Parts: sequence; C-alpha cells; structure tokens
Amino acid sequence: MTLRIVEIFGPTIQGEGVLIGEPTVFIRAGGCDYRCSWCDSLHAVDSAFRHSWLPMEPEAVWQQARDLSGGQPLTISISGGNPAIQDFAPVIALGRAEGYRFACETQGSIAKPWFADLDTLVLSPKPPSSGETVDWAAFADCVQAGQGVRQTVMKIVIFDDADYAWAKDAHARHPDLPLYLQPGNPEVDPDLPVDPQALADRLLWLTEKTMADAWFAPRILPQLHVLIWGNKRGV
Ligand SMILES: C[S@@+](CC[C@H](N)C(=O)[O-])C[C@H]1O[C@@H](n2cnc3c(N)ncnc32)[C@H](O)[C@@H]1O
Ligand SMILES: Nc1nc2[nH]cc(C(=O)O)c2c(=O)[nH]1
Ligand code: SF4
Ligand SMILES: [Mg+2]
Repeated sequence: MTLRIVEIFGPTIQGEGVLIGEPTVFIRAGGCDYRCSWCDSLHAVDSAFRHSWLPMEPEAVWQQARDLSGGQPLTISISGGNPAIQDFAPVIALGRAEGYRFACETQGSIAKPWFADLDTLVLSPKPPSSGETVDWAAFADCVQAGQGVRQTVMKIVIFDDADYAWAKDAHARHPDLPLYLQPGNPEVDPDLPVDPQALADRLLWLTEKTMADAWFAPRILPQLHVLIWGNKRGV
C-alpha cells in the first residue's frame, strides 16, 4: 500500500512532550482531517502542497529512515498531518524487526489498529483556539487502540485562558494519561523568524498560571526545536 510522504528527516531531537530531547528520525505523512488555525505544519496539511508529497512504498520509507539513522536503532517519530489517515503498520513492522522503536503524533480523531504496535502514542486533542472540535468518542477509541503500548500520553497546546480551562476538562476525561502542556507558537511562517523572548513570555505565562492555580497534573514544556531552529522545516 503506497504512502503519501511529505518528508523524512533527521537525525534530530524530539522537540516536544514526553520524549523531548531524545534523538529521533521523523517521518511526516501528508494529509489531515483537521485545519487548525495555528498549524505549524501546513505543508503537510494544505492540499496546495499536495504536489510536493511523494507516493512511497513502505520499504522505501523504511530504507530512508534507516539510512538517516545510520542503521543505529533509535526512536522513529511518525507525524504529519494526521498519520492515522494512512497505514503505517508495514513500516513499523520493518523497523521493529531491526530493533527500532516507534512514536506517533496524532490528534486522536482516527483510531488505527497499528497504534498497538507503537512504543509511544502521543494524542494531542485540539483546544478552542484551534477552531476544531474534539470528538471525544473517537478520542477514546484511539486510547483503546493504543492499549498495550508502552506509553500513551496527552499533549495539549495552550494559547489562551480558554485553552487552559479546556485542558483541565480534557485531563478530567482521561486522568490516567500523563499530560503535557506546551505554549502555542503564534508565528509559524517558515520564512519568518520566531521571537525567542515572545516564546519565553508565553511559557512564563503558562507556567505561572498553572502554578498559581495549584494544578500539578501536567508537565509544562517549550517546543525545544523551535527554540533552537525557529520555524525551519526538516529539523
Ligand atoms: C503538526 S502536529 C502533527 C500531528 C497531529 N496532526 C497532531 O496535531 O497531533 C504535531 C504537534 O504540533 C503541535 N502544534 C501544531 N502547531 C503548533 C503551534 N503553532 N504551536 C505549538 N504547537 C503546535 C500539535 O498540537 C501537535 O501536538
Ligand atoms: N524536532 C522536532 N520535534 C518535533 N516534535 C513534534 C514535531 C512535529 O511536527 O510533529 C516535531 C518536529 O517537526 N521536529
Ligand atoms: S491536527 Fe495537527 S497537522 Fe492537522 S491541522 Fe492540526 S496541528 Fe496541523
Ligand atoms: Mg512540528
């Protein structure tokens, strides 16, 4: 089954959430069922970029990811777009046979049986500022599909007070999922520089708000790759 692939890149470090700082190779899948207002990966979402997505067989995808890792088994991160639109089971099977680990980033709108083959499932339900509405039944199906995975976590992007309040509700729905919060990056144009002080200010705001609220469930993290490389693609 041919896959639609935007880019395969690395090695780099995982910039977000539970695996932050871990060396990894990314496979970015093309196409998404959402259109988040602040999406930082529009080149994997907007059909205007479709012409740049490559149809690839699982063997070719695996070969490229493996070559980038220098044949050293590490964690392969599958992201997108929403990778759950497609079937990554064959790629995961090829990598696992060689001792690689797999993580997947998805919003939790579509459940796939291959979630069970992952080591880390990152579910990132979208808060009000995204303009999307979460189907919590579909999200629960994703959690269910990931039963048996070493770790399933929830990661929520926070832009404002409404997102923060929403995150508390999301956590209450799935209190057993370790929770990660990251401040939203409002400047996602790959051709424009990010303002590191503005990002730090957002992290400060989110951290102080959460501590003042004595909400100790989440871990709060920046997007490390954005601090290092800005909005550059392929890192
Ligand atoms: C580009 S998405 C791809 C995977 C999947 N579609 C999802 O949203 O989980 C990867 C991660 O980046 C986060 N993200 C996207 N745009 C962002 C922004 N402007 N600021 C902070 N995080 C962002 C998403 O919430 C998600 O956790
Ligand atoms: N270094 C790095 N870390 C990331 N964590 C999540 C990413 C994504 O776009 O899914 C991402 C990415 O694109 N690069
Ligand atoms: S779900 Fe993820 S890839 Fe899709 S539009 Fe939202 S942030 Fe972008
Ligand atoms: Mg990203």
